[in-house]
Order: sequence, then structure tokens, then C-alpha cells
Amino acid sequence: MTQTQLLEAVKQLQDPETGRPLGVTGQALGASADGDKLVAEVGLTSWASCIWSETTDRYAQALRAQVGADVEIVVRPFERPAEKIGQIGLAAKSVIAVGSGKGGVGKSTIAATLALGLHRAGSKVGLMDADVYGPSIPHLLGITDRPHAENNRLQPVVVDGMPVMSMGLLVPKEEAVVWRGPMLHGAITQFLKDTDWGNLDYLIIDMPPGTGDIALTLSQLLPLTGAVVVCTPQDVALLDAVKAIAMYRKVGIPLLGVVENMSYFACGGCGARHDIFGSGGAKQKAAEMQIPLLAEVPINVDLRKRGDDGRTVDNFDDPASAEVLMGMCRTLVRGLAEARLAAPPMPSLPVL
Ligand SMILES: Nc1ncnc2c1ncn2[C@@H]1O[C@H](COP(=O)(O)OP(=O)(O)OP(=O)(O)O)[C@@H](O)[C@H]1O
Repeated sequence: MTQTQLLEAVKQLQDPETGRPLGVTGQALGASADGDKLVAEVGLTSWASCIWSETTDRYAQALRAQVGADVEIVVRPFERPAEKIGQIGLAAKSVIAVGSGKGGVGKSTIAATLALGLHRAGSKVGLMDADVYGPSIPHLLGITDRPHAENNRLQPVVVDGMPVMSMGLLVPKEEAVVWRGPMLHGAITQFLKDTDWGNLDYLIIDMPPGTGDIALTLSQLLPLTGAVVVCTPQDVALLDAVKAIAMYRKVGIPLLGVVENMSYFACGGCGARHDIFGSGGAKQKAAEMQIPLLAEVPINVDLRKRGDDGRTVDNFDDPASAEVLMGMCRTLVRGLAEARLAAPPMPSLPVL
């Protein structure tokens, strides 16, 4: 096989972000030989950074099958800025709402974790806390700074290099937020519109639990990529999760996955897994409702402590929690990429 033929094969591979052939998107960067080995150079965007490694494995396998020789894949970062979406001019490739049927199931922890995980993997991520009634993101991330205005735009607070905005950063901590629907709509719109998010791969939105008000507002403002619903294994929490899923479906927001939080207790002493609240509930419910199960996150005392101490960021430095949490991020992005690959080709570059 000649290098020209290899390059032709590389051009047929699909970009995980857009689902389009690398030859069409300009991401087939080269083909060369290095002794007995062939080398294919591909460009991948930061949107897909969390699945770069599995994408290149897939590429290598496909090319190997075609050329009958070992092929090494060299990845180069490929820039493709987000197009502005919605009436509010937000530049984000994927906007993901994280919701739950009821409070206290760890929705904010999971929202912050998804954002931090994607960010750590190399994507450009913003985290917006839309839980106006109980904004816990500032606490979980230990934010003490206030957002400031610059050129008439709110500058988000930066945590670990990631922009974060929360109603909790604008309202004094002890003050209760009592808002009617139109005020809520206004606050969320302003939040999205007036915040200088920059160019994002993902905007993760921590939704208030229960009601559909904010989900409806958001779905009217911008094309939401979809929602992730967080639940715990108890039957009653699952029922609440089913209600939340029904609510998202009603307002036309696709369901990207379910996360079962506090799924089981992994005993540090004996190493056994204890299913305190039963097991398999979310998995079964998710399968019934044809929604992917993104992760079963165990109850972890360190996770709770870090949350209380505002050090949720550190969960990714702890191998015990990092693996399952990063796995959750990968499963989410893999699902988005698979949907894109399965979708019919689009005339222009799609906004995911
Ligand atoms: N897997 C876990 N293991 C241990 N503690 C956890 C886990 N997930 C969340 N927590 C803890 O549970 C508490 C509630 O979490 P969190 O604030 O994320 O829930 P929530 O659903 O967003 O609640 P609310 O609706 O009140 O904001 C926090 O103290 C958090 O640190």
C-alpha cells in the first residue's frame, strides 16, 4: 500500500465531533512510512478530547484491517470554534442540562464533576449553576470570588482554569431567592446572554430539581443538546427520576443519560461492595426507558468531604474516584459522538 492510498483511507475515517469524513473536514493531515510501520496523522478537536484515545484505537484498527500492516496514529489538535447558537449568541458546541427529580441526590456534585472531568480531559467547558433556589456549585468548588463586569459583560469566576457562573455568586449567601416565573426566566436569560463564556465545547448547566420552568426557558432560548438525570437507587428516588425524565421529554429535550449516584458503598476495609439501597434499579429503569446509564457512582466519604470543603476538583487527583468519574464523562461524550456518527450527513458543519 502506498502512502497516497493510506491517506485516502484516512480521509474516509469519521470525525467524532461532527460525524463527517476527516477528508471533508480537513482533519486528514498526512500519511507516511516509518520503517515497516505506516503513520497516519489526524487532527482531532478538543470537543472529543475525552475520547481521543479510544477514537485513535478505532482508527488504527480500521486502517490496519485495510492496509494489512501496523499503522500508528499521530493526533494533532485541530481547532474548530463553536458557532454562535440560539438567540442569545452563546458560542458552545454542546449544551448539557443536569437535572434530578428531587434535591439531595448529588445533582450539583455530578454536574460539577462532568464539567471538571471534561475540562481536565482538555475540552473547553463552562459550568452554569441555574439552581437559583439552592445554588450549591460555589460551595462545592470553594468559590469565594464574585463575578465582575468588564465591557458590560459578566466575567465568570475561574476554577481550575474553568469558567463558572452561579446565582449563588450574585445573591448574598443567607438571602433566600423568592422569584416568580417571569423573573426566573429573566435571570436565566441574562445569565446566559450577559456572561462572557468565550468559545466553549460544552456548557454544563446545573438545573434546579423538579419543576419544568427553567428547562422550558432554556429550551426556548437555545438548542439544548440534551439532559443528564441524576438519581439514587431507592425506588422513590427512581420514581422522581422517571418524572424528571418525563418532564424533559415533554419539553422536547433529548435524554443523554442517567447517573445513579450513591449507587453502593465500596468498603475501604474489606473491599466488598455493599448495595445499601438495593441494586440494579437505575440500570433497569434506564434500559426500559432506552436511556444510557452513564455511571454508577459509589458513596464515597472522601467525595462528600471534598464537597463540603469546596475541593470537588480534587476528586480527579484521587485514583479511587477519578476512574469512575472520568468513565462517566467518556460514556457521555461517546454517546454524543455515536449519535453524530449515526446521524445523516449534514450540509453544513453541525452544532452538537
Ligand atoms: N457519591 C457520593 N458520595 C458521598 N457523598 C456524596 C456523593 N454525591 C454527593 N454527595 C454529597 O451529598 C450532598 C448533596 O450533594 P449535592 O449538593 O450535589 O446534591 P443536589 O442533588 O445538588 O442537592 P440540592 O438539590 O440540595 O442542591 C453533598 O454533601 C455532597 O458532597
